[in-house]
Amino acid sequence: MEGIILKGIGGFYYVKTEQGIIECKARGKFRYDSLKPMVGDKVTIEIDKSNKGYIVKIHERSSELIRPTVANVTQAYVVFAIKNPDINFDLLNRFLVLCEYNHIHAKVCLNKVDLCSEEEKTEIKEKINSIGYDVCFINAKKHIMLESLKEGLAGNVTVLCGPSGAGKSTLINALSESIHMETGEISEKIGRGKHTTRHSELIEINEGFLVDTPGFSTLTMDFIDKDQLKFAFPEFEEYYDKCKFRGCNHYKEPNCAVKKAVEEGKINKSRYDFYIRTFEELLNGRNAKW
Ligand SMILES: Nc1nc2c(ncn2[C@@H]2O[C@H](COP(=O)(O)OP(=O)(O)OP(=O)(O)O)[C@@H](O)[C@H]2O)c(=O)[nH]1
Ligand SMILES: [Zn+2]
Repeated sequence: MEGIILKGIGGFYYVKTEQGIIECKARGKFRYDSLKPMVGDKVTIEIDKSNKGYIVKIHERSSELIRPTVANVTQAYVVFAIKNPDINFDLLNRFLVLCEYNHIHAKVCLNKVDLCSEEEKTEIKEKINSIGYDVCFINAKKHIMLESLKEGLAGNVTVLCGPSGAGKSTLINALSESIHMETGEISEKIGRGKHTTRHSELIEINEGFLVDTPGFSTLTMDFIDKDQLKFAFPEFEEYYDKCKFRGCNHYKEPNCAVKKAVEEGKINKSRYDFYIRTFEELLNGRNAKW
């Protein structure tokens, strides 16, 4: 039987299958392959004669997040407050690059719309759309404007990420409360102490899964290979094969199609500047060789 791991506690994994949620142990052989089941894993399970479930196969992962440890995340809602704290575009770019690097599709969710004007909203939306990302506005605190977010959960495993104070916990609570209310359960999230260490879980909402803890708590990009960085900027993609040099990093190389596109205003200049700043940081880092 096939299923997806929703949570793991003390060596037991809770696998959602077509026959409901089944408590499973992992077969010992995974340890030899140094493979450990992760929340989000798609697995094959078997039920033995005494009705105990075992995970016998872990299917190949499309992505692996380390913090929180979740496999097969398909998209991230990158949550930023428009105000309080003010949106910081460098930080937003960092989150977007980390999502791309992890092969996770990102959508930008701008929270605290109650604190800003229509003009501010339009200006920020245009700026973010111009780099190729969808934007939605929400008010997590009042639980309003969450419809398009909820619709986007269908068919995905979604993680929320964003800086401190953006409203991620408020949003996770709002989203999970809405299902608890729909199902008549009492939300266990509300009473949860802030400092309790716990493992992440997938919450099933609207035919999709939401990771119940925010992702990417560290934003360091040191581990990114400088020659790979460019692939984390989707707006460069259509120019890849138009640069003179194969493997062009769009830096100091001559006849670079990306630099030309920046000059022509086809690529957002501040995004390109961010790319170059990050590229130079990686270039000057310990391991970088040019
Ligand atoms: N005005 C306004 N405030 C909000 C909204 N959503 C959340 N807040 C407030 O913003 C503050 C931060 O919200 P949190 O949900 O704790 O933010 P977080 O992203 O989880 O922050 P960390 O836990 O530090 O990572 C809280 O005081 C919330 O009440 C909103 O839509 N409008
Ligand atoms: Zn180039």
